[in-house]
Amino acid sequence: MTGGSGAVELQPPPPLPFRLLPLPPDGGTNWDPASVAIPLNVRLDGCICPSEASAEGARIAYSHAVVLDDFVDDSTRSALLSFLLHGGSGGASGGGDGSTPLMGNSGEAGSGERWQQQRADGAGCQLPADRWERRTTDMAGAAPTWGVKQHVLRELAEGRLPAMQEVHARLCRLYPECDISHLPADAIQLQSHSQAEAQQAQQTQQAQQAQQHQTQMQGRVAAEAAGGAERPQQPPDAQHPQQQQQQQQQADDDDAHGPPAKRSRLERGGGLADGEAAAGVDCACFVANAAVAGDTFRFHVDADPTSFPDGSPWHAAYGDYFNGEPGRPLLVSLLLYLNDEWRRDWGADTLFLDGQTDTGVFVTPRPGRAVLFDQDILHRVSPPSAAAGGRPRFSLVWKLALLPRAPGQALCLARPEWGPPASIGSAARVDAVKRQLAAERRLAAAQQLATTRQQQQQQQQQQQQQQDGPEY
Ligand SMILES: O=C(O)CCC(=O)C(=O)O
Ligand SMILES: [Fe+2]
Repeated sequence: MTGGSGAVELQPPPPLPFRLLPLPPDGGTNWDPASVAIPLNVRLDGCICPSEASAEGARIAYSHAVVLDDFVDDSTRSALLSFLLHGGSGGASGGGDGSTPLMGNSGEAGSGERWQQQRADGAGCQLPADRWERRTTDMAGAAPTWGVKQHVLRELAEGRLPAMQEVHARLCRLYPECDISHLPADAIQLQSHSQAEAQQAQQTQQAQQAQQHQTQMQGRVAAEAAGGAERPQQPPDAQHPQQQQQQQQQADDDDAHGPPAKRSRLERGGGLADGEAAAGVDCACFVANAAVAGDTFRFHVDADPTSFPDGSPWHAAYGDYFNGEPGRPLLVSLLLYLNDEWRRDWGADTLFLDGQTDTGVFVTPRPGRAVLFDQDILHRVSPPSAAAGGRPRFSLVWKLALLPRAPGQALCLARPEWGPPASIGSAARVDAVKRQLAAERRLAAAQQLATTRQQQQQQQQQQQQQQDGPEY
């Protein structure tokens, strides 16, 4: 159970090469987090899990999913889509509305009608071949679907796009109590001997950087307390040099030396049915999808810290822990729907599943809508319906780590100002057990009180009898 009073004070783990989200040059955004509408705020996957932060050695864990409407404005959304389709800054090139003349055997420009001309199996859907490939899968053996190429992902990760920086700034506004970094994918991989040696050699440097960072943080917290200062921008090249090199190498392998292995969305198949086993670790900190009618998608989790390899730097720093452990990075995904129009009957909802009860929730794409969810939650895209007429449903997913600033600091996607999240499936079941236990505790306490009072009364009576002396 979650220990309210007796939490154990933990030392911060050794630093990893976290790369904070690049922010706009002026450091901020005018966006007001209070302007966001929250049509869904739920928790699933309720369980009791081990916890070092709790005096009892265990806590109740949930996975959260939150929908934020109007999280991004239309120019940011269309700039992101335009970048995925055409490159550039995503701002001025236009046509980033999901109905640009990129597809179609007819080569006709025009309205969304041209999507109707595509075959419904996705294979006839032509996204720009220099940026998109049909090679993304939810797990080994699953049919490939559209995803952006490695060099596009790399550009995204560089964080120079103003639209990306705006999204980052909004996210930081939403969660001011923590730092937010890209998921350090390399740290989650098993390392070769030479990589491990190089990693070790850079530990000192990282420790120094972490120290600097902490000093900056303290300064910033003090400055914010004094006058609402913004976060300083993290320069894009603040990335770990080894990581840059590895990414470059990976890109070279991808772009110049033949096709890479299929890119999988799956990192761990926790709670999956038979035949839906995990398929290894996906190292991308972004995924961009274009789901088309006829695609198949499988339930997967984006990442789960209970399953990172024993020999990985992440495991060395944090060990096995359940996502949401106080004082540990909280792994979350940010999903943005990018189409300029998406009708309900076009399908392509995102589905979230409580694996213990086979119940869940769905989220219909809407322009400007974002979904934030804990990465260990089972979810999948559902394919667009035939009514979508071959239109691709675009989404961009950030794999993130929310970093606590203090030992034992608990982080949660569901903000207190949004009210308590609704519990679904096993989360509701755990809540019921919690209520039952609380009721039993209250009853036991009441009984104890009654017994104590009774004993006191008896004592008083005895004392009174002794004072009064024997009755003759
Ligand atoms: O686009 C969606 O609805 C979800 C995509 C997803 O799960 C992923 O890319 O990992
Ligand atoms: Fe996913």
